[in-house]
Amino acid sequence: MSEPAPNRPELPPAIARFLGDGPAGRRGAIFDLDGVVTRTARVHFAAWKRLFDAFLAERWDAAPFTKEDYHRYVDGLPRYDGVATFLRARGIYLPRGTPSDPPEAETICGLGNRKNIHFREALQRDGVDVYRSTVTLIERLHADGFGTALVSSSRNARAVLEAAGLTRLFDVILDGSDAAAEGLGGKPAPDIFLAAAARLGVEPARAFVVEDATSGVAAARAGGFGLVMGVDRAGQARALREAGADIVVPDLAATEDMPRPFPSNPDDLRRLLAERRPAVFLDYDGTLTPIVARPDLAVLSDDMRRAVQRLAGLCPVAIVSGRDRADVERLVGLDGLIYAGSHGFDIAGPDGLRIEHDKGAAFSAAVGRAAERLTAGLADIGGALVEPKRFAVAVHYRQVAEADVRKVERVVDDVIAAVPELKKTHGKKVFELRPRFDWDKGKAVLWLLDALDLDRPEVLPIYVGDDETDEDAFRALTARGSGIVVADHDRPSAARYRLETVEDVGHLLDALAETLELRDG
Ligand SMILES: O=P(O)(O)OC[C@H]1O[C@H](O[C@H]2O[C@H](CO)[C@@H](O)[C@H](O)[C@H]2O)[C@H](O)[C@@H](O)[C@@H]1O
Repeated sequence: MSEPAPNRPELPPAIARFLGDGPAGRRGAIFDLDGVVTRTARVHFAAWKRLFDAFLAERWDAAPFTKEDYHRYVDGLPRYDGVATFLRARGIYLPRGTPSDPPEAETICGLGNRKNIHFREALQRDGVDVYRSTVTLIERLHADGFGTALVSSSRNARAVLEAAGLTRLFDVILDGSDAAAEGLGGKPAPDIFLAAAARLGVEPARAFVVEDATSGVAAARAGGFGLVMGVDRAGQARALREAGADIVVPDLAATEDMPRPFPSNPDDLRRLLAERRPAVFLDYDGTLTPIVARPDLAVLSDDMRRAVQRLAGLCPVAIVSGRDRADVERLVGLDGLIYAGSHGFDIAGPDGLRIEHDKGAAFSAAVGRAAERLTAGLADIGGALVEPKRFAVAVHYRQVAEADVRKVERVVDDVIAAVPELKKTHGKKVFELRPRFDWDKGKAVLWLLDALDLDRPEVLPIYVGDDETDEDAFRALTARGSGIVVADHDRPSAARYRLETVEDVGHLLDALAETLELRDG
């Protein structure tokens, strides 16, 4: 019997896609150090703050150095450039001096050397923390034979790697001292990344770069690398994207990326649909209507109804909701659409399309029992709302006082314990008790693609949704379609794209319709 294969950590989707695309051959993986591999960003910040706060207070009586200053003026730059850039931003100009200046010297280099003493002291005192997820990823890439490089503007990079025991993981290491010795321009110039790719023996287009600083992202972009990945450790996803990151992730362990804005300008849409027809799947609450205080208040606007109707005349459109099918059908009020209610347990559409999951009925008694128990158990908790549905029960706590939400959840947990046929899931201020059975919006969408003969290369499935249950659909379509999450802030999701508001969804539907109308003449 052969040995079981060791558990290989999964690759973040963007990296898996990049490595999977294009011809086989040597690929390169280039990592920045501080903030990507090691948690030294905060050690650096502390050292900079100690330096600048003392300097500014002594001589200039200026406001202290902040995290924002760090990210804006210092992070990712070679040390002396960091000193100069920050001081210039405060209107302070010092002579450059030379790297051999003593730490007391009032020169750019003197201050930089003083910061380095603070940094080394902290390193010795506190040691180095690593980002386990990054190290696991590099270990896997290294073991799989990818060329791995570490690129850092810091002259301390080797000391940091040694302290963390990571030197062995990199085929190439290029740090601030190498850059100075070889006359390479500092980030945002691409020089140091290009030098690393050359040493790995790979074309920049066949290598990916992981960076957490905007200057580093800009450098990799300028170098023409095949994939530039920003790691957002400091709430600066937008800035990283603007600097040129193809994708921004919260962490390299994340199996989900931060979706990028949906490219809804006409040219982008034309390109997206150049050789394909869309099949559009739309969630209801939070996607077609804004989230409101109670489910009965979530009424579809006339504009949105018109947009859905127009699109449905041009391509297949399905509404996929957690609500009962009859409920969502009544709310949307349009013929000619496909309606999938109860998270896909109950589907109906034109031309006699019909599936009520055969396992669903077996759970109706359990759902009824749970609804009764919940209604009784929650009667005394102000604002709690039980919404019984055919294949699930929703317990809304949007109007429950913060202090009572735990009580609501306890009642839900007790009911789940008493009715084990059901499982608890979570949505926007709602607990749902759903059949303990492996069926969800993702499986329903795949079923629909098959049933409608849409599982074909010339069809582009587009799914738009906002909530936890929509993530199943995003995941189901990862390889063959476009997931679009509706969220007003950056958040990890299995969707590839993000739209900020329900209004944007309406614009998207109109833009899709317009593109199809123009194309089809
Ligand atoms: O899949 P969906 O169509 O998005 O349905 C998900 C749940 O939506 C509804 O609840 C949510 O919307 C309400 C109205 O805006 C809001 O008050 C509530 O807090 C949200 O959770 C619906 O009532 C549920 O049955 C659906 O499962």
